[in-house]
Amino acid sequence: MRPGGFHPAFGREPLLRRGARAAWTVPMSTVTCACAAALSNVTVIFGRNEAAVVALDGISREFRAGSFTAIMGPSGSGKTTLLQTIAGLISPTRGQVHLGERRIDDLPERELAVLRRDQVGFVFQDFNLLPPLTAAENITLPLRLARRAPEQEWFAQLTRRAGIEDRLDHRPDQLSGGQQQRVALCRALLTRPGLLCGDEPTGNLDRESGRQVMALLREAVDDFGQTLVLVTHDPIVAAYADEVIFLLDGSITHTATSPTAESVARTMTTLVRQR
Ligand SMILES: Nc1ncnc2c1ncn2[C@@H]1O[C@H](COP(=O)(O)OP(=O)(O)OP(=O)(O)O)[C@@H](O)[C@H]1O
Repeated sequence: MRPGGFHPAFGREPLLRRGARAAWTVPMSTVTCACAAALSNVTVIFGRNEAAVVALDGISREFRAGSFTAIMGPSGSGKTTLLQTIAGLISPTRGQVHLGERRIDDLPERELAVLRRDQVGFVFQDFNLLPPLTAAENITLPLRLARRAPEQEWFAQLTRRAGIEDRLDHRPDQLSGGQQQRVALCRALLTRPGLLCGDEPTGNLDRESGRQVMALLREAVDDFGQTLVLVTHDPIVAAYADEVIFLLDGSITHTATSPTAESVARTMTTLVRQR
């Protein structure tokens, strides 16, 4: 069992069928792998001339379908830039980005926006729920904006597993922080995204609420084959991942498979000392 185990409210029923999503084969310039996303020699530079900041410095990385990767590193090391580049929110200065089978670094913004809407889910620190809408309306909003009907069975399974099935008529200000984040997670998963991106999704939660959210995210990966890439500062959160990549000054300096909170904390201490 992964650290923290599963939230009792999620029950034992396998909501998210293992292997339900077929792995995508991403043709890279030199490698072929079953990837949900891939970066090839990606550099991101913000600003120009003496104000230029190299946020990512020639990163190559594949994010295998059905895997959970945590991104860690000191403040300013490029974590959010990396996540947003994979998600197609930032266009690299150099290099190639693939999302599923599509190369996206050279796509026009309009096409990219549609691809993001259809293939990428997001969970943020601040939940980003719309205050006037109920939980159910928030969860189905992206699909309704895309003029797609929510799958009722999938909706029911997700909200039951997230333990919010009796809160669907509540507005965000009538929900706890943990419940709001689980609503946001159902919203992200309802579209069955090829890639789910999390930017500090437990950053605003107490320890127990954070554990529940992480258990649900881990379950989505294990039972449904969801691909998850998550930025965190918290070694306990990173320990839920299959692999942790550590950034320093825009480069990947370490990776760790089967991480523990202790091993992640040790590597972070080493990185901070290297600065
Ligand atoms: N829009 C921008 N314009 C200019 N510089 C930027 C921009 N976004 C990020 N940067 C710079 O790029 C570098 C990487 O930033 P990024 O936000 O990716 O780091 P981070 O590791 O996520 O940091 P934190 O942990 O503090 O959130 C930093 O030096 C930051 O100041």
